[in-house]
Amino acid sequence: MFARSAARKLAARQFSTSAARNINVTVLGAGGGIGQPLSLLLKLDPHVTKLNLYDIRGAPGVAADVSHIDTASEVEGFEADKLEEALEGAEVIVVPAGVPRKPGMSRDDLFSTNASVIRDLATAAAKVAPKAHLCIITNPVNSMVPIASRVYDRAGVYDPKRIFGVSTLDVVRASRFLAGIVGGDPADTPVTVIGGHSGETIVPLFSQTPAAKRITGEAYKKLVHRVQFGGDEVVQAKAGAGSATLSMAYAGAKFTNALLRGIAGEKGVITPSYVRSPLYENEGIEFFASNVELGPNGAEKIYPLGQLTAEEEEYLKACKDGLKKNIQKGFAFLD
Ligand SMILES: NC(=O)C1=CN([C@@H]2O[C@H](COP(=O)(O)OP(=O)(O)OC[C@H]3O[C@@H](n4cnc5c(N)ncnc54)[C@H](O)[C@@H]3O)[C@@H](O)[C@H]2O)C=CC1
Ligand SMILES: O=C([O-])CC(=O)C(=O)O
Repeated sequence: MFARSAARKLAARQFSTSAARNINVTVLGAGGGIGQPLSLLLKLDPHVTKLNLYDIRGAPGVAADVSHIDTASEVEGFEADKLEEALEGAEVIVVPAGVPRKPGMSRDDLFSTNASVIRDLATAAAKVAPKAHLCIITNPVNSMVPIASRVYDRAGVYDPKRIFGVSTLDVVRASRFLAGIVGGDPADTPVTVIGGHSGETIVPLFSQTPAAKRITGEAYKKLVHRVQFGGDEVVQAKAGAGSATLSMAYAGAKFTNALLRGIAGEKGVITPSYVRSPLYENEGIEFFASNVELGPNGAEKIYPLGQLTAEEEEYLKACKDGLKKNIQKGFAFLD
């Protein structure tokens, strides 16, 4: 039996529970491979008061199922034609709606389908819950965040601090893969991952994690490559049945928990996220992932990268070239 105490213990391991505050969260795409386990994990988050689950198919069933879990939050499912109702009162909106990759596809190959999904969902969110924090999981994240940002801008409600691309899976992978080499608990080897969320736009800064300093040469290159292309491992292993869902649900719940703690007033909640950023704005790169401090107003502080090695500078150069194109493509979609 998955008793309340067990749920609490699980929640305590996965989610910090300090400074609890009542917060309504809406998941858009809750019926999917990520959406279902993400909804489960959000049901375990003690910060969530009301969990609204929306999808163009299947959300009421997922909601009925998740609603039986014995944690305090209320859960409600919404049919395809009830998007605006699902968004009412939301303070945080998490979006895993859209198609995933199959083997042989890049994340950018998802653009034509997912761009209109994000445009339409962002349009509704900007109308109904303009002050909510919007967390975008949908790929290609590098282009979807610019699209949503421009939709909010055109609706006159854009607050750059409140729109996030969820790049947490890269952080989770970097830490897990590193611990796999050096041993120990991944929690003791956190890694800052910057840039964006696809291929060479993903740049793990292993030089800033003391345990990683002894990994050099080919081993270092292999480790960076594994973080940059970790998504491909899952796509290939699933052989046509989609991409990462369970690890992404975990990463999405982890990021959402960090945001909820920040909103609730906890100090010092810092994690990488892909946000509107001043760091490389003068090079035409308006969005960039680096460490951000989360607070009641969202991304309240954006940290610079700190010192990089010559190798990391090279990775950053390739990252910026790719990111710039992805951002321009996002904006061009709405022109
Ligand atoms: N940011 C990241 O690190 C990661 C992002 N992803 C991305 O997340 C997205 C979802 O992946 P999966 O859950 O595996 O796909 P999936 O196909 O299993 O689920 C997607 C869900 O979105 C729903 N949907 C489609 N259009 C919608 C709309 N207009 N409104 C509401 N719901 C809508 C579908 O009905 C489906 O239930 C993909 O784009 C994938 O590439 C996946 C893994 C990691
Ligand atoms: O690889 C994909 O398409 C899904 C994803 O973003 C990831 O697993 O990092």
